Amino acid sequence: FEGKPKWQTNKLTYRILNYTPDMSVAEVDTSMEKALQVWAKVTPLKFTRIYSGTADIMISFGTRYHGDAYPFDGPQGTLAHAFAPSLAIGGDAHFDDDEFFTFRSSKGFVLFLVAAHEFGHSLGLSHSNVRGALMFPTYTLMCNDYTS
Ligand SMILES: COc1ccc(S(=O)(=O)[C@H](CC(=O)O)C(F)F)cc1
Ligand SMILES: [Zn+2]
Ligand SMILES: [Zn+2]
Repeated sequence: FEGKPKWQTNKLTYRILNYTPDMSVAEVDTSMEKALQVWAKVTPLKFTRIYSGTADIMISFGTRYHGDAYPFDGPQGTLAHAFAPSLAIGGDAHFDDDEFFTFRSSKGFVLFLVAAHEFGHSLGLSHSNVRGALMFPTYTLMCNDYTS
């Protein structure tokens, strides 16, 4: 990813700080793992989950003001945001819990897809103008078959 901030190592850690009530803990864990595997398959990166301390990618669910300068906007609109690689908040991914996240049903937003997109940002990627691409800026126009 030329020119963009990049992680200095290939071994990244991630930590899931809290969970959305929309899905089971196992479904959230699986969604995040699969979303990270999408990137692990196309980069030399390895992701290791940790359960305490500060990870490179801190994953959390929140609504409205949730501790950073980018408050969420309630249902619809922004689904999540993530920060490009840098120290502290860099790499972190926040999910708007005013949205309904789902494991695989077409109702709500498939957490795996949103997470895979956000982790793309966490790795320093910006948007793609290729319709259907994972990094396409809107959820609806991104095709949903990234479970390959
Ligand atoms: C394909 O996955 C996503 C598309 C669009 C979004 S978003 O509508 O939350 C987007 C945030 C983003 O591009 O990560 C918007 F600017 F808020 C999140 C995930
Ligand atoms: Zn945030
Ligand atoms: Zn995006």
